[in-house]
Amino acid sequence: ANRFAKDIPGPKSYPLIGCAHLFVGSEEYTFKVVCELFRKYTHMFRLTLGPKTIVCLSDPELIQQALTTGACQNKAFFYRFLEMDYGLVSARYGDWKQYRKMLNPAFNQRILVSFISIFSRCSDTMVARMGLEEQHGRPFDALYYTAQCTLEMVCASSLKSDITNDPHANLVCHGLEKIAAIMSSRVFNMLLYSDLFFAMTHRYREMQRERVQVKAVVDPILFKRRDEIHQARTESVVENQNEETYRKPMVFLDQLLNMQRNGQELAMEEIENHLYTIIGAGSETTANQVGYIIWLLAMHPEVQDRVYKEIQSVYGADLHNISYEALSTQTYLEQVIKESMRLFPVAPLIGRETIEPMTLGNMVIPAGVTILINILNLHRRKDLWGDRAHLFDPDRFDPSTYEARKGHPYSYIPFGGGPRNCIGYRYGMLAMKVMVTKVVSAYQLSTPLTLDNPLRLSFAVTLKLGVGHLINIKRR
Ligand code: HEM
Repeated sequence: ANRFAKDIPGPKSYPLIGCAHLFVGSEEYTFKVVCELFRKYTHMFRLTLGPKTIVCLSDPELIQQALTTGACQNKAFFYRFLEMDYGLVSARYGDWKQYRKMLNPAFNQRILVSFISIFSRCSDTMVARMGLEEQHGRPFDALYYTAQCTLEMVCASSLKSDITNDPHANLVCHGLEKIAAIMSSRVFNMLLYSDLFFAMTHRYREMQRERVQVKAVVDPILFKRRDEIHQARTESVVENQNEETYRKPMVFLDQLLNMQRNGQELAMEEIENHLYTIIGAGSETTANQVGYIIWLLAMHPEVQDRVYKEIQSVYGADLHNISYEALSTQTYLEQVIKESMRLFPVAPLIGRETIEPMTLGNMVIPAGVTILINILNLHRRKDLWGDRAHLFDPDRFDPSTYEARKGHPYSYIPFGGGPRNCIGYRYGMLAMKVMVTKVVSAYQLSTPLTLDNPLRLSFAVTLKLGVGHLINIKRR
């Protein structure tokens, strides 16, 4: 079945192990090797890792074909390592279609706009917490603060639960990060593809420990809300049949608890999978992306000044009136966010699996083949982004010139593409805008780092920065 792969170029492959010998080393090292391969083969290349044949795509046209073709909408084998089989991110295509349709309403415009006050409140808390760092005067990792903030946002918006003062919230942040790192360490290590083998490692035991910590915080919220909904249902059966109540948009957890399939509620395991998927996908990504944005602003004072001036012109001295309309006028901030997502896309590697044979370029790819896309590499290609592709330049996204210069639509995909793109991208954009606005209006940012430093990037579901998102702050 893998004979097709002989026609695709790629690094030397040995019997049984394939190219596994290339990926022996730390997480940073393996990610570096992956990125170098993507740079070397500009179109498409093949990797074999033990039993797996992986077709890697660098070309935006091929990427578009893979992400938009129905035959390629299963997720790659490594999403299984997340152990969230029913969640949107990893679910099999057939199940996913049903879930996505049921969950889409929880991300509609009306609901998102209603979250802005939550984003605002959580960001204020983050800014206040950061204040302590100013007194210490040392550079600190902004991610520590953004992670706590986005977790609070997701809990407040999707679970209707305030965890601001929960002393265990930090354990959840740490737990989610650790679980993602351990899961990712299996992707290029074929010895850990077998669940049986993995279960014998210390990483597995560590992952289980972290899971227990996370569940200890989230499960009580879930069970409490489930009981409340059941209670409300028995008390107002008549009211529930009322058309108006039925149509009212519901937050994510309520949507889940009210979902029906063939007249039955979802199983508790499904609900838990969806919930943990949203918490993970919603908080880790946004936290890391904002970590990159404020670190890049700290590195580029002239850009930071422009963002600050825009904030002043939109809000004056009163940052309490953050609204959807006001956020929409912060167009320079939007350029900054887009450029940060180009240079440091927090979901750098995504994968699919062919469900049936499909044509990719001039090849026919059989069913069951893994497709790997490296968004980080795509976003930094000189042929797509110019010779200065490695530099931070928000003017690239200036709306007055962008349309004219815009290249292939799939040369920029920070939120993925096709039917399985990010369900939370508008949520994420709004949350990021509010967070950055609050931080920049309170503090002047600087950093001891430059983009020329060895940044030690690695893949842990999200794109990790080994040196940390180090910043110094000074109150304005
Ligand atoms: C900066 C913020 C974010 C970035 C860069 C981002 C990026 C992505 C990307 C690239 C994918 C596609 C993954 C794939 O193809 O395998 C994705 C999927 C997803 N994201 Fe996001 N995301 C962000 C924020 C969020 C937020 C805030 C939520 C929820 C509140 C969310 C929930 C999801 C879910 C559920 C999926 C799976 C969708 C599906 O398969 O139907 N994301 N995200």
